[in-house]
Amino acid sequence: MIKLSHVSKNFGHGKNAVSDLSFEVQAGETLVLLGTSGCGKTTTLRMINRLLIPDQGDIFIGEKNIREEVPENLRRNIGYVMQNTGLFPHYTVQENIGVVPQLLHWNKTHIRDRVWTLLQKLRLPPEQYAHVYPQHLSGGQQQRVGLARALAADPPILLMDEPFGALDPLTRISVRKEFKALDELNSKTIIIVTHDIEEAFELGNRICVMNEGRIQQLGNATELLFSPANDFVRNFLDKQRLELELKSLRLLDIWPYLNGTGETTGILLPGETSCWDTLENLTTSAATAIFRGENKHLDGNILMNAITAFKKTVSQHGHA
Ligand SMILES: Nc1ncnc2c1ncn2[C@@H]1O[C@H](COP(=O)(O)OP(=O)(O)OP(=O)(O)O)[C@@H](O)[C@H]1O
Repeated sequence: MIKLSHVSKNFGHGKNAVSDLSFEVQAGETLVLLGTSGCGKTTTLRMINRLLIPDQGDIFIGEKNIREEVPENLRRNIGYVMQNTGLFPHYTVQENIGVVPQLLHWNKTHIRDRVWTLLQKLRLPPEQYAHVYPQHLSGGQQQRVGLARALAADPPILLMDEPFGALDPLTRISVRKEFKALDELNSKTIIIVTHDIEEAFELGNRICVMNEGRIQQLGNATELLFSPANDFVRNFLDKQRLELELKSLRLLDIWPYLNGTGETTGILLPGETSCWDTLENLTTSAATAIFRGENKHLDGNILMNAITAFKKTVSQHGHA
């Protein structure tokens, strides 16, 4: 568990970079810090790693206040993925990934085994890539090596600063997909910094929207979309709103508003299916929603009407 309590940081030129930040990230949870450039995301991440010390407030990892922790011990439990990978150009891929295990005095065989395992998991065949230098890798491959390096000593906490920021949009989507499927991340506590809204919604269990060093809202996707705390959050999400809503709402969320008859036609879509995937299916086939033993026939109109009715109810009565 990571806990920030009333944390502020000022770099000595007027405004605070971060003001009165309080939040908790539960063990095994992925929290995304989302906001425009300069809103204090990186400063927050660097304070958790003690690369920066807050002027006010406290940060706890588990029960321990990190002010009382030796930075080297603290960082042993934290993997840090930097925006521009931060790979050492004069080290091979294997040497880059082995940096922390080396500091921890693992023996050579242990380091090599771990590096090779990670390269395999990240789809970089070790025979081909272990002895290559970073400049001979593509951006996506360098990013994977950066991730492997952060994961090398299997830290319980992972901090990631714009991990996919330097990648072109297509590579970004595919590296993100691989990242999500990585078994090494199961049960890790992760904080990801991004300015990419779609990325935040795809990766975060919860999202912390920041502006000018302050938290505007911290919540899950549906809370941010359907119960925005203020105009900033509403406006920030507006450009991608329809797509985000369709991706975050599941059939079971709008179940009471689906007016389809009980007949079963076409493919069966379970209640957990997102409205986005449902629409995609409906373009090629008839479909029936199934949830808790009940069937409802679906078409585009039934779906969109149900979403509209759901939104109307939430705007009148708040999010359940
Ligand atoms: N070492 C520093 N010295 C002085 N000012 C700094 C320093 N680091 C950050 N700042 C300032 O603090 C504010 C927050 O910066 P920060 O890098 O945390 O924002 P960010 O949300 O991560 O933005 P970006 O996505 O552009 O990195 C900015 O105004 C920035 O100029």
